[in-house]
Amino acid sequence: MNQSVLIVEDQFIEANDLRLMLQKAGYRVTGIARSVPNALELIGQEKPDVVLLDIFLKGPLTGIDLAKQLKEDSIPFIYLSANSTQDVLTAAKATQPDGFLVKPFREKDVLVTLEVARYRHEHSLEASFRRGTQLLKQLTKLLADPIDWEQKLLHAGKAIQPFIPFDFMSAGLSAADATAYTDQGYLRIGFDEYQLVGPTELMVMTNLKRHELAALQAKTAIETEAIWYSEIEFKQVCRQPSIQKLIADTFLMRSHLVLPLAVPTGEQFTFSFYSRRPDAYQEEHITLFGQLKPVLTTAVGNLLNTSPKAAPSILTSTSEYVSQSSDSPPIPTTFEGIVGNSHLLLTVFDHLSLVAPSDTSVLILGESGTGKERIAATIHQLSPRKRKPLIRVNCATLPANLIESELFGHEKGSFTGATDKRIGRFEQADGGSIFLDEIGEMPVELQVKLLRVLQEKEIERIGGQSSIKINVRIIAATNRNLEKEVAEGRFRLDLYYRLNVFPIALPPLRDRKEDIPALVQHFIGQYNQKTGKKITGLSAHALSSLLSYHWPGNIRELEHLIERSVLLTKGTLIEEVGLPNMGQPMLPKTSEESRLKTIDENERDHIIAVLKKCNGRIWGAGGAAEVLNVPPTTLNSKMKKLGIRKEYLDLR
Ligand SMILES: Nc1ncnc2c1ncn2[C@@H]1O[C@H](COP(=O)(O)OP(=O)(O)OP(=O)(O)O)[C@@H](O)[C@H]1O
Repeated sequence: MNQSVLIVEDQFIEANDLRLMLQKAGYRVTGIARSVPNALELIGQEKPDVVLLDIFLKGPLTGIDLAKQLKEDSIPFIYLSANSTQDVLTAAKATQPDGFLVKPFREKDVLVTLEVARYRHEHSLEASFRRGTQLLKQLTKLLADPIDWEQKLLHAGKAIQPFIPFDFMSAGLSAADATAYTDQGYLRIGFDEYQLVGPTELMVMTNLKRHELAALQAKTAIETEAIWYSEIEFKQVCRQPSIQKLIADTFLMRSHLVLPLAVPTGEQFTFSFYSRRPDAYQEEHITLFGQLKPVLTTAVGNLLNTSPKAAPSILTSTSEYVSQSSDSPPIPTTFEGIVGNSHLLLTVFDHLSLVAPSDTSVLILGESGTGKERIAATIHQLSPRKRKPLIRVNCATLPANLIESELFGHEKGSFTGATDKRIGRFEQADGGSIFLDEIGEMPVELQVKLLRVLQEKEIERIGGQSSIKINVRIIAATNRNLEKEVAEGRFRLDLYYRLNVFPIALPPLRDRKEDIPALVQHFIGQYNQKTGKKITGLSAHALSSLLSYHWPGNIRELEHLIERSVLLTKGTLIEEVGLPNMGQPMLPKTSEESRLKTIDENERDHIIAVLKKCNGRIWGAGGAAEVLNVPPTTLNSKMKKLGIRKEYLDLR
């Protein structure tokens, strides 16, 4: 059957052009709505397969208001927008559209976007269904096991974590006339490590007496329906004293999800989730909860008949309950070589453990030096493809004229210089994964070919007569803002949506400074081993300067700094760290400082000086590479190695 589309657009001519375009391509247009009420009426008459949605419409309501309803009804939608302000775009993005079309649009873009939206929607429905059944199996097994109920709740929480992320979970009976606070809480303190926060622990942590906690409990509204609060709404909730406010203030929680269960005894048992992220919860969590309700209801009914036993205050992992599919390696409780425990990194670990065992394409986003390559390697290692190759391609350093043959290969004689047949990187990665680093640098002409590989899972060698089927998982990474690249015409929208099926955003180091001490220890250990030194740590003064620095080069910059410091340190403690003085006037160096400069530091300073002279330009005539007499690609890698970023070169 033809796909049906509802057009929500108040400009008559544009709406009509769209209708003709869609009908010509074989779509069925269920109607044209000019306002939100008009659209809701048409949806009431016939639910369309997809909605094309303008942001500004007739009347006070906007497309963004309608989007919330469409999300609840699980109808995919694509925004049609003229150039909007950043605020509007941010609000639109928060509704998680299935596509974006920027006016004026070409017919081809409209059709491809519709096709991509359908694909994404089907995959996300399928994915959420898979998530539900997988979790259901785990919960059924673990809730039936003969362990005490605090452990059961803990294991249930651990199994739920990848699907419903939380930094604090509490669970317990809720009664309007409760005379005490009795919930069991679990504070996440590591990837697979939780601290039990029952009423007694909460009293100690908050300095409240039992009766004060009970008084707060009495003031806490009891939710009888599942509900989620993003940061702004949660702040409203926290205006009044309540247990939620106490937990939010004590553990710095910013969003909240409440999932109540009516248990067979006639009582209500509530699971409460809290996150330090402002936007951790959405409607899909409530949908997932709907799938889990029957098993949870029975299990909680049984739990309530079991007498509670004392639980240890720190409960660490036994990951036996978190079983994966038989082919994929079990998800570890720590991720080798990835150091850190901040809640932002724990979220990354959750995403990793969720996506690694599948074949889904992953897009890793993050500033330079945040660990994108390391995460890509981990995804491959944790996938059933781990015995096959992981092939890395850096799209920024391959010369534009070679990149196609590098990726797809060529036949002998297919172009001047093609003296032999060449197997491309995609073919080399067959059965394994390909890591397309710096995908934002891929030339636009090649992007369409990559899209074809993603869609049709086949490649064509240059000069080849036929297509070759390949089975490769794509992991891409970029430090660019791909949406901006799309808006400026440098990155194809259709490819962006295909790659962006499962984005993993790596936080910059300045947002997770609590990880710095562990990273420092890790790098000291690493460089002690390389140099045979026995450095034990940093002075308090050095650590405090690391904590107040803003880390433009992220973990790579920290790693290089520790490497240099280990080399320069004579004793067992690093007393001083030589941090660049960003944005401050350069003071003349003392003779002591110049004496201490390493070769790397000298090289770094020299490159920075040349880059400044060339106004940050690397390539072409008069560019830094020409002045330094090295190929631009070599300069790029040197800059990366030395932690030099063009954006931070104060070029004024
Ligand atoms: N969490 C971590 N723990 C320990 N080392 C890390 C971590 N993340 C990154 N590193 C190290 O930091 C360095 C930079 O990481 P990586 O090359 O993966 O960054 P990247 O984001 O891919 O950088 P670019 O965008 O410049 O290619 C590497 O030496 C890597 O091993």
